[in-house]
Amino acid sequence: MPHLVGDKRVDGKLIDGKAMAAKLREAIGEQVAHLHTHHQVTPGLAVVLVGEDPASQVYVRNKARQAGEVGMQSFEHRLDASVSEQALLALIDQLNQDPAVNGILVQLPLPDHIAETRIIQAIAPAKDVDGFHPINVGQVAIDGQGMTPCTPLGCKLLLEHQLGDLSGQHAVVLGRSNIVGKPMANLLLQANCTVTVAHSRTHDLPAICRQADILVVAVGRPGMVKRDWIKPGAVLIDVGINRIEEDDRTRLTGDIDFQSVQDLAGAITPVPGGVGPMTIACLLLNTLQASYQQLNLPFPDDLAERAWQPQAATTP
Ligand SMILES: Nc1nc(=O)c2c([nH]1)NC[C@@H]1CN(c3ccc(C(=O)N[C@@H](CCC(=O)O)C(=O)O)cc3)C=[N+]21
Ligand SMILES: [Mg+2]
Repeated sequence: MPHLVGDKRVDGKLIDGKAMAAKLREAIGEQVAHLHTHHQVTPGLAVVLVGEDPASQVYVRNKARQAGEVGMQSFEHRLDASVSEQALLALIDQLNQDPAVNGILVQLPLPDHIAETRIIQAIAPAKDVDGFHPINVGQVAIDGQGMTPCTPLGCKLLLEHQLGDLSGQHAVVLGRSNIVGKPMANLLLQANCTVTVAHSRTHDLPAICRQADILVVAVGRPGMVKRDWIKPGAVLIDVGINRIEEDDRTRLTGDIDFQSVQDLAGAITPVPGGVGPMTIACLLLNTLQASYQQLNLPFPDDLAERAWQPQAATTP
């Protein structure tokens, strides 16, 4: 039953990332059609996969399929795990120069003999739809204007949809990776939150998390966040996607102990069906934005917001 604790609603509302991602892809698809009709351009996304990791193969396939569904062209490059760093750099150089390619994503992690930082730095910043290049990391930190990493961007959009203005909220980010934790903290700071970044060396994690109006968890530890870590009414974003082998099948579970906390939360993302689908939708959003910017066209920044308004999004 929904009730109030102080002025906070405590009703464990589910944040339906899957449905929101579908709406966002629909709005992206309209914008892709607009580019095609008025500028004779089809946005292109190149996805590079090195090696045979089964989970990575699933993600790469999903990315390519969803790019196709919104009318983008997708280019898949699968390389053997033994490929040399030099050969991978040569492919990236070719993609950088290819005018049909507006966005480039190199699936991480890469095999140990390849230096990830060197590969990321080789991607043209304007095509870096992951937002991992130092130029984009710096630009996001300075004014939020760089290409923004897909998972933190998806989390921010979910939070703003749930809460509206985030100003003054205490956001605790659990995890400090370059892919999620650090860029998430920067985005929340940009949105005028008070931000605490906590991690594996933090003293008394439960006490820190209990201060959070917004809690974003990205640590990769199934069920780590428990009921007594939660301030009643807090909005909980679970970035963890952990594969648990159970009764001969694989179950996906998050970093938050969903069952134990749900009724205490103001709202919470499920796993699966929360952050994951939004990550891929934001990859398509970044690819669209990269295409606009490469054409020197103004990008409609309120695309996501409009996608979730009751009436269908309209193409300008
Ligand atoms: N350069 C790079 N960029 C990435 O964005 C990137 C990467 N490397 N390496 C791997 C991680 C992982 N990742 C996910 C994307 C979508 C889901 C997703 O859609 N998850 C579904 C479930 C999918 C399933 O069934 O496995 C869900 O949560 O509902 C999950 C994980 C992007 N990654
Ligand atoms: Mg950590």
